[in-house]
Amino acid sequence: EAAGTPPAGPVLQTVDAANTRYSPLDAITAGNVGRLQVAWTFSTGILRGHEGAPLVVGSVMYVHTPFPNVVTALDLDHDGRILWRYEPKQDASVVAMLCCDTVNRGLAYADGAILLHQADTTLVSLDARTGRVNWAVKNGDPARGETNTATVLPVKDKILVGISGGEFGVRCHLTAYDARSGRRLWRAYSMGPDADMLVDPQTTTTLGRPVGRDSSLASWEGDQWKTGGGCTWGWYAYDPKLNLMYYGTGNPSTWNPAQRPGDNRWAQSIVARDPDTGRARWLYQMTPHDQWDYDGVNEMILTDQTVDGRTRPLLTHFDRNGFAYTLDRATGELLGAEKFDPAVNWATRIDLDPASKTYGRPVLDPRYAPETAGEDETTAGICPGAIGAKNQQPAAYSPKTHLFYVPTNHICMTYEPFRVTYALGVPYVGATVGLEPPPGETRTGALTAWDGVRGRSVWSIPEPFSVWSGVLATAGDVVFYGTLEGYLKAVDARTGRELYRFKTPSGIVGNVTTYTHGGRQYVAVLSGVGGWAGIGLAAGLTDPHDGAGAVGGYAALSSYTALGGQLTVFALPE
Ligand SMILES: O=C(O)c1cc(C(=O)O)c2c(n1)C(=O)C(=O)c1cc(C(=O)O)[nH]c1-2
Repeated sequence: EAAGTPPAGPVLQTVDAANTRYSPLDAITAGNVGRLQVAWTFSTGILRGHEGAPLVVGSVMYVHTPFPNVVTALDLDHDGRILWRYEPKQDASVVAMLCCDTVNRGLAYADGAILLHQADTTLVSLDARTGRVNWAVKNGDPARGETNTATVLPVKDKILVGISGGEFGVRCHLTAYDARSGRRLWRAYSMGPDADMLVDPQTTTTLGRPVGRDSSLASWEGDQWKTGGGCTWGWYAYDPKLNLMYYGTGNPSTWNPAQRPGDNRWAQSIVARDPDTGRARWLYQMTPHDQWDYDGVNEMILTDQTVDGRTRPLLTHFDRNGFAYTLDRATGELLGAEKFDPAVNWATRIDLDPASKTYGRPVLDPRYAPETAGEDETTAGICPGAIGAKNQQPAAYSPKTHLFYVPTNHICMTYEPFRVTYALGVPYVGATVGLEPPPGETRTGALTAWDGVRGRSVWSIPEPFSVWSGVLATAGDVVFYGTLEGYLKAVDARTGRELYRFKTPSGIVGNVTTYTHGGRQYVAVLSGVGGWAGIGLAAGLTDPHDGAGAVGGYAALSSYTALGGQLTVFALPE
């Protein structure tokens, strides 16, 4: 067993509960990162998409894998010797229920426990020292299409967890479990009656006004909300001062908009909740009546910045629909919404006039609304594609540069909605999608530095493929990210100039992380191509329309990389 002082608070995938993915470590700098070298490597023993990052707690590194979600504890004091390994017993039938590869976005640590949320929705608390199970609970039922890919958020004495299944008509929810016992404390659905949603008609607000009675029910036809989606598979944030936690909800089910008239609240929304009770403080729907599969689950980044001469508690969200939203996270007031990818065309703008009847809503371009053409008709040239102008891979924020570093997609689609019938545990998608670069272009990605207060891009690095890796910003003024071809790249936080690159054994869909051990700073990243963008390689698919269009959209990837499952750790020479 490796010793070490226990950390003061939880250790998270997003570095902090504000989701900044900013590390104060500064031994590796823009001046010396060019001399980075590979210090050591580790094979996870599993192929397919490796999302998330290893967690370092004291002198132990915890490495997770895609399904079957093996956890390995490595002793950094003894050259990475394996302290323990936890291998869950999961029914392999869950693999067919995962929409977008067998990914898992990693572990969390709190109060001596490692928290693993498995693909089959089993939430496990492991003793961090021994790997023994403290407790395990089931959050859902894979036979109903309920699965998990996300990490969890420990808040005080609770563990907050989400669920996937938007492609199976699951009515998704956020659930709080007691950190000590695993007992379920509260559950808040994304749609349905107020009581199920833990919404109060008077005190829960949207854009500064009470939501009113049954704000969700009124936005669905009949009982379609019962198979309504709104899954909660993204990253969660927590503000201890306001005692509010934040997350986004995914697409309404089915994708075919003709089958679900109405705004379909509160799918595609940002939600602020009191973690003690689960009660919703405010909600904001980005994409009412979704026609494009623009899940609203991307991370909420909490910063305090000066807007119009006043320091405000901000929430910044780079939505899949291509708009970067800035809200006051205390009140849910909408302060700005600007396109962060130049290709975005489904909406011309977001209505920011509080006096307007359509305040907060996107102004659609009917040419790129699949409903204009109707069922069984193809609409071409919609940007972004269903995969979004940014997907779940998290951005970073540096308080030194006041810039967000955003891993983006530059991609469009053809979309053909068709009628589907709901059946338990059977895909409920209802659209055929083709993904492709914007007209006349070949690249599908960029890393973009974004000034949130001014609502504009400062610089952008074009990438041949979507940047499907989480970004890390450090106090050394370095920004790290991975590419689908497999490069780990380091760039100057102020200029975007490339300072270092190294080609790892497989495409990177993991999130770059950094830690110190023995007084030395390390940078670590998982390789292993997969996720939605890499599903063709990961699952061996070849029909261009498979993987909801990703197989065709990313076909060229096979010329650059192959399946993998490896951790690469970098350091400066001693
Ligand atoms: O609605 C859902 O339940 C759901 C779940 C997931 C998931 O759990 O991975 C993804 C999506 N939707 C999705 O729309 C999507 O673009 C996506 C990308 C990925 C990935 O890991 O690359 N997962 C998911």
